[in-house]
Amino acid sequence: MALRPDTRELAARARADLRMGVPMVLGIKGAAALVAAAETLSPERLASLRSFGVPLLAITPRRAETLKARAYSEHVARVIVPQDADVRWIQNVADPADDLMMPMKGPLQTERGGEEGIARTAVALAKTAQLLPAAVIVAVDEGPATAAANGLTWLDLSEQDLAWESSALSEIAAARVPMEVSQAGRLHVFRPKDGGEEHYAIEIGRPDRARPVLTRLHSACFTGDVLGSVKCDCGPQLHAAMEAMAREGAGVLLYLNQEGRGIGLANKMRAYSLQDQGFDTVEANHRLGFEDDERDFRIGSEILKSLGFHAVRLMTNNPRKVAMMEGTGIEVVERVPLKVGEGDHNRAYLATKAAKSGHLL
Ligand SMILES: Nc1nc2c(ncn2[C@@H]2O[C@H](COP(=O)(O)OP(=O)(O)OP(=O)(O)O)[C@@H](O)[C@H]2O)c(=O)[nH]1
Ligand SMILES: [Zn+2]
Repeated sequence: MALRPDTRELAARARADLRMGVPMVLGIKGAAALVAAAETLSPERLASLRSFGVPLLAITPRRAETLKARAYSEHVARVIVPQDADVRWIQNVADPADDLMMPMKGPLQTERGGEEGIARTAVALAKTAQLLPAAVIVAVDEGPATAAANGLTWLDLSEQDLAWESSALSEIAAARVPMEVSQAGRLHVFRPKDGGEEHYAIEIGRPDRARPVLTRLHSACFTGDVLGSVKCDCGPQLHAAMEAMAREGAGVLLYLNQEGRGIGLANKMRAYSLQDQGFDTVEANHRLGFEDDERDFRIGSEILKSLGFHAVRLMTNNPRKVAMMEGTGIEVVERVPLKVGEGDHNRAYLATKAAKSGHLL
C-alpha cells in the first residue's frame, strides 16, 4: 500500500503525538502498550490510561541513578507508579528541577526482568521528541485494536528495529545570502525525509570541491549564537569560523539544529537551571536522564557529501567530531583549533568539557 506511512514516518507521527500529550500505541515482538510522555501527561489522560491497566514509568538508567532506583538493565528503568500517584508525582520522577528541594521521592520500586523493549523504545521516542526522557506505559493485549478504537498512532517495531539516527536528508532550497563577512554567501536548506528538524549549510566564497575545504561543524546554540550569552563559547566560535573562511575566500559552515547538544532548548534551559544549583554541564545532563552528548554528527558528513565535498580542514576542539566525520566517509586532513571566547562565565564550562568530554584545550 503506497499510501500507508512507513515505520519511520509513523515514528515521526508518534513523536508529534507525544509532544502534544496524546498517547500512542507501541508494539514490539508481540507485546503492545499505550505510551504517553511524562512531560506532557494530563490528569485526564492519566485517568484514562489507568482504565487499561497499571502504569509503569520508564526512565533512563541515568535518571534512575540520581533517584537511587535500581534499573536492573543498562538500557531502561521501569518505575512502578503507585496507585495514588498523580501527574505531579510522575513529573517529579521525570524532572530533576526539584530534586534538591524535595529529595524524598523514594524509595522507588522498579520492575525486574520481563519485556523491556517497549519501555526502552518509549524513552527513546520521548528523547528524540526533545521531551524529558520519561514515558508512562500501560500494557494492552490488542495493540492495533486499541489504537484504532481510540484514534491513536500504532507503531509496530516488531519487524524493524528503529535506528535512531536522523533519516536521510534532501536539499530543499538554496540561495545567495550576502553577509557582513563575505558578499559571496550561499545558504542551502536540508530536510530529513521524516519531516524532522532542518539543517543548513552556508558556503562562503567559492570552495573548490576538489580540495579539502575549511569547515565548521556547528551545533545550534540559541543562547550563544543569537543572544550572545557568555555562558558558553558558541557565539565567538561561530563568528571566528566565518571570519576565517572569509579571510581564506572559501569555506563551509554546517549549522546543525541540534540545540543543547541534541536535547533541545527546553531541556537545555532545564540543564542551565540545574547548573545554577551547582551541577556542571555534564552532571546536569545526567540528572535529566540524558547522556553528555546526544548529537548525531553523521548529518554533517551527509550534507558535505551531497554538496560534492570529500575532504575537510575541520575547525573544532572536539575529537568526536573528527572521528565521526572520518567514520562516515569525509577525510579530515587537518583539525583546526577554534579557541575563542573564553571568559569568567564559561571558564568552568570549558574546563568541564575538557576534563569529561575529551575536548582539546
Ligand atoms: N546540554 C547542554 N548543551 C549545551 C550547554 N552549553 C552549550 N550547549 C550546547 O552545546 C553545543 C555546542 O556545540 P559546538 O560548539 O558545536 O560543539 P562542541 O562539542 O563544543 O565542539 P567544538 O565547539 O567544535 O569544539 C550547542 O548545541 C549548545 O547549545 C549546556 O550546558 N548543556
Ligand atoms: Zn552555546
